[in-house]
Amino acid sequence: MLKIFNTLTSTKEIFTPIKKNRVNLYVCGVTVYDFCHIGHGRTFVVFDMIVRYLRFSGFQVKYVRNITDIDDKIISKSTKEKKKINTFTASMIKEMHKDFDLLGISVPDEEPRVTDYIDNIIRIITTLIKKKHAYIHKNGDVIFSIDSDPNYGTLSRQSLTSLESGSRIPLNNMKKNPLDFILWKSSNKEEYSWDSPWGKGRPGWHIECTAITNVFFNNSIDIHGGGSDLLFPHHENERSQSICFNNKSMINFWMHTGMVILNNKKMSKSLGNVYFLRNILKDCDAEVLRYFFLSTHYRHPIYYCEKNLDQAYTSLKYLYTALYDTNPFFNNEEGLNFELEFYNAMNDDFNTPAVFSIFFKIARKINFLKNKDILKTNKFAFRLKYLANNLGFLFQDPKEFLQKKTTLNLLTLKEIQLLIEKRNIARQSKLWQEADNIRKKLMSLDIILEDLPDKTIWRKNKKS
Ligand SMILES: Nc1ncnc2c1ncn2[C@@H]1O[C@H](COP(=O)(O)OP(=O)(O)OP(=O)(O)O)[C@@H](O)[C@H]1O
Ligand SMILES: [Zn+2]
Repeated sequence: MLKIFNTLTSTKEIFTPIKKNRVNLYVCGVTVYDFCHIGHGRTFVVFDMIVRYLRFSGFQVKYVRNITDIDDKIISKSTKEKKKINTFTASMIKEMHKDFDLLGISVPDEEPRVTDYIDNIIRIITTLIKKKHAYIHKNGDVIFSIDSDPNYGTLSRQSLTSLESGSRIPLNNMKKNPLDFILWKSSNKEEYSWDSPWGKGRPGWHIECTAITNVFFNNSIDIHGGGSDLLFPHHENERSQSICFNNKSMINFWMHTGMVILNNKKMSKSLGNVYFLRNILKDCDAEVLRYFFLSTHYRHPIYYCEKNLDQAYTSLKYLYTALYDTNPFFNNEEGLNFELEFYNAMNDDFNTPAVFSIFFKIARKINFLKNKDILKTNKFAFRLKYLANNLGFLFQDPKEFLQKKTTLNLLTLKEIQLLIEKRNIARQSKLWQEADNIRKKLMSLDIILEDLPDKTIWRKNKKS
């Protein structure tokens, strides 16, 4: 039985979908004004893992992740780069797809761009005004009135009085309550404004998710996700708008991922403390980064540093080394207890760190059986691969994985092969000293040799 931590109730609840076997999942996507950083990688790898597991468990999942392609930062960046907004956002979206592909993040079923849903946004704002949940300022801005919603604040459990008194938003005559937020921002710029009953303008940030979830899910959502940075005000505001518009809330579970932290701060584009995915992936295997993300429970923050990435590499290396020289053999006999443990861990709010320790147990079993019972070894190898594949791991050829974490160039690879051949000849001729010297030379190059009954294999000693 799957249990998910629901931010709305602050408890792990049994997950029951609204419609049998179907899951409507919505996740707030990227504001596309720069390349994607590790923080995005973490959040979207987590939801990719969740989608994979839900599908693996037999649910039909409809996964929608929006793209914010209009906002102040997009406008200022595209102006700086002297590019039309559409051209600029299209190129950023292309780059985002490239980065996410590399990380093995599967494509969502729908990826709506906000600017394609302006009509829907206008319709919702019109209704909110009619229902007196929003008011129009004389400059053409439309503003949501949080006091019109008695439930406002219940998702993020904010004490509104303390927020109001601590709010740095200046109390001017524009907003009735300093926490009221913009639904429609008046603007005359031709390129990024649309006609509306309140004059030319563009949508505020929060209203986009209300509009898009109404279009794709008709306000019936099993899981709504995003990073924990979005809980307040974005998700609070979105939820309030949706309830006021639809008269009820049909968002059952709210899930929030922990932040990737760098120098004690959330990694974010606007703070500028980012490591772009593309730069990290130049030196680091994408599967290692994926492993790093999921080796901490998704609700906890993660601290990015090279050491933690090294740790992820060492762990994956252990799993691939176990699979090395095996022939995974389909079966329904060996390792079923581990499979059960896997389901228990995943059903416990997607506990991937516990899952990784189960993978380790299977790998240890494989290592123990190697050279003793080939068939059993291969059956356990199947179990490990089968379970790991379902979360997007262990798809690579073990030999390739173990050899490619190297900065060696092709010439050196040839040299290694040559030295191994020379050493084998020396061993066959019982020239032990010479064979040992070659092994030492390779060790100085960080190359570890392993003599199997019929061949010698090599791998890099540590991540380079
Ligand atoms: N450091 C982070 N760790 C985990 N998830 C993050 C991080 N930064 C952003 N996200 C998540 O990625 C998604 C897209 O975020 P967004 O495009 O707003 O990124 P951002 O870097 O925070 O940008 P900005 O600084 O302009 O707010 C959201 O679901 C958000 O919660
Ligand atoms: Zn959103």
